[in-house]
Order: sequence, then structure tokens, then C-alpha cells
Amino acid sequence: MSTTSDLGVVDTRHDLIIETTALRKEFRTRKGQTRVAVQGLDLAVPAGGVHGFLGPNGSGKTTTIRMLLGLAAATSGTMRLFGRPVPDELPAVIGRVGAVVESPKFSPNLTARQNLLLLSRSIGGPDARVDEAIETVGLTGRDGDRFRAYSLGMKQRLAIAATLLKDPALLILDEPTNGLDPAGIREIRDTIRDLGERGVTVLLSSHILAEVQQVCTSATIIGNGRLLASGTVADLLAGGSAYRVDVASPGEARRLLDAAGHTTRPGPDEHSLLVDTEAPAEVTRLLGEAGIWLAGLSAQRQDLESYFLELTADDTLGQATTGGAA
Ligand SMILES: Nc1ncnc2c1ncn2[C@@H]1O[C@H](COP(=O)(O)OP(=O)(O)OP(=O)(O)O)[C@@H](O)[C@H]1O
Repeated sequence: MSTTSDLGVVDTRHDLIIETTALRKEFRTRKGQTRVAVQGLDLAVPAGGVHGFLGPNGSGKTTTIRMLLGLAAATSGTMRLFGRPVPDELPAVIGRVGAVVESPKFSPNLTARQNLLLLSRSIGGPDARVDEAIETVGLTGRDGDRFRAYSLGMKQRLAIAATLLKDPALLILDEPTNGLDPAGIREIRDTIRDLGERGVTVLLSSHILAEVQQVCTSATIIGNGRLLASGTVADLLAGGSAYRVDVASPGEARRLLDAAGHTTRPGPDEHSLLVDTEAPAEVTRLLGEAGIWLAGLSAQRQDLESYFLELTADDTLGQATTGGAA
């Protein structure tokens, strides 16, 4: 049974900071069609560390985050934050959640510090927390500059600083490095890593793998609103190791290997396929016995990025739509 109280104690039964089950979101398009943005998503974010929420553009990340924060209604499914069902019990937990989903509004003529002081006082926070937040995001020394003179990267860091004013246990950042140059990306990345090391659970949504791989301890990969893979980054990388098989007829080879219980995927060209297996010799034997001769067999060592691209290759073409007018 739940151990939660009005103080927002974590439900120890789950020990998950974010949990969604069969989460679904449909939008009605102008043409009267139903666009399924999120379809049956099970998301499980453990306490502590930085969790990547990865998927190509349009895969449903922002929609999922908006539902978690009560900014959009789910069509069906359940969601929990700190073990509490949301949106029903969102008021009990929202004080522990910091989020940068859209660009927050700062006054351009006030300094960064003045902007933060205003925000902090509006939620009854101590002024000292403003200094802490400025230091955490690395804006010490620049906090006296007017907001309008800030670079995009500094604005993003200020947005993160604003979320820290309530000392959140969970920080949700939606594509925080969008539009930043490499130096700006590195600054944000360092800030996020630092926050994770301080014990804040961070959900970091991104479609850029290379940078996420360096920051995240665990990750969920989605495509077309569906879960494709989830686990520690190390597990995801291990799961991504595969063998490339070169044969004249990959379709036939895939059917055979699938029937034998292997998991296969299309290869990088028309005469290849990828197979996830611990036993490449078994693959050779199965194909050989069926008269399918291998022209090549090679282990594929992958980084998270190529694994991600491979997983989401079929999911970037468009969203599922049903019903309505053509
Ligand atoms: N208000 C809306 N009305 C109709 N469709 C929407 C609406 N909001 C989002 N969608 C659609 O839902 C799908 C998922 O969009 P979403 O913004 O959640 O993706 P995302 O993964 O955050 O993408 P990005 O990386 O580009 O931000 C897209 O096909 C999008 O067009």
C-alpha cells in the first residue's frame, strides 16, 4: 500500500519518480482525423541521476511531458509522480518538480538576479536560494547583466536556475540545448551533470544523442509515441550489439532466423540484415542448412547514437492517424 502523505513522501513500493502505464494521447486534427501522439507508453524513471528521454522530432516527448505536468489531458492510461497519481494529486507533488518546457518569461530590462529574486519572493523562497541557483548554473559574475543582453545559452541556464528556486527533487528539461552552439551545449550539459550528481532526478528530453550519451545514467528511447527501449545507458549499448549478415536474400534469411527465435532487423543495404544474437555460429548453421550462403558476418559495435537511429528508423516518417476524412 502507498506510504505517501501530504508532504509528498515517495511511495517506496515503486521507488520510481516518474511512472506512466499505457499512456495515450490523441489529437483531433483540423481535417477531423485522429493523430495518435503517444500510444501506450510505459515510462519508468528511477530516483537519482539523469534520465534521457530520447526520440526523433515529433515522437511524443513534449506531449508526454505536458501530460505529466498537467498541461495536457491524457486520452487514457495512468501517470504517477513520486508515486502519486497525477493529474489528480498533482497539487501535492508539483512543489517538488521544476520544469523547463517552454521558454519562461523574464523581464528583459531587469538583471538576471533581479528576475530570479522576483520569482523567488513570489513563491516565498529565501533570497539565499537565488545565489545558490546562480552558482549552480554557472552564472556567477554575469547575474548583474540585463536579461536582454544574455546569450541563448545563458538564457537557458537562467531558465534552469529559475526552476531550482523551489529546490526541486525532480527536474524536467525539454530539449534544453535546442538552438545552442557547441559551447552553449557543453555549458548546459555540465550544469545538468552537476545537478544529477547533487541528487536531483533529471528527465532530459532530447533528439540529440551524442550529447545525451555523455550525461545520462539511464534512458528511454521512444519512436512514434511508443517505447522502443529503456534501461541504463550501458544496458542500452549492450542491447544494441548485433551481427551484420550479408546474404543474397535477406528477406528469406530474416524469416528463417525470426522463426528460430532470433531478433532480426533490416541491414544497412539491400543485401544485409542485422541479427541480435549471442551465437553467431548458430546463425551461420541455420542459414547454411537452408541453403542460404553467407557472403559476410561481422560484429557491429555501436554507440548509443547509431542504436537510436536504428531503432527509430521506421518511426520518423509520420505519425499514426486513424479515422476522419481522407
Ligand atoms: N496540439 C496539438 N494538436 C495536434 N497535434 C499535435 C499537437 N501537439 C503535438 N501534436 C503532434 O503530436 C506528435 C508528437 O509531438 P511532440 O511535440 O510531443 O513530439 P516531440 O517528440 O516533443 O518532438 P520535438 O523533438 O520536435 O519537440 C506530433 O506529430 C505533433 O505534430
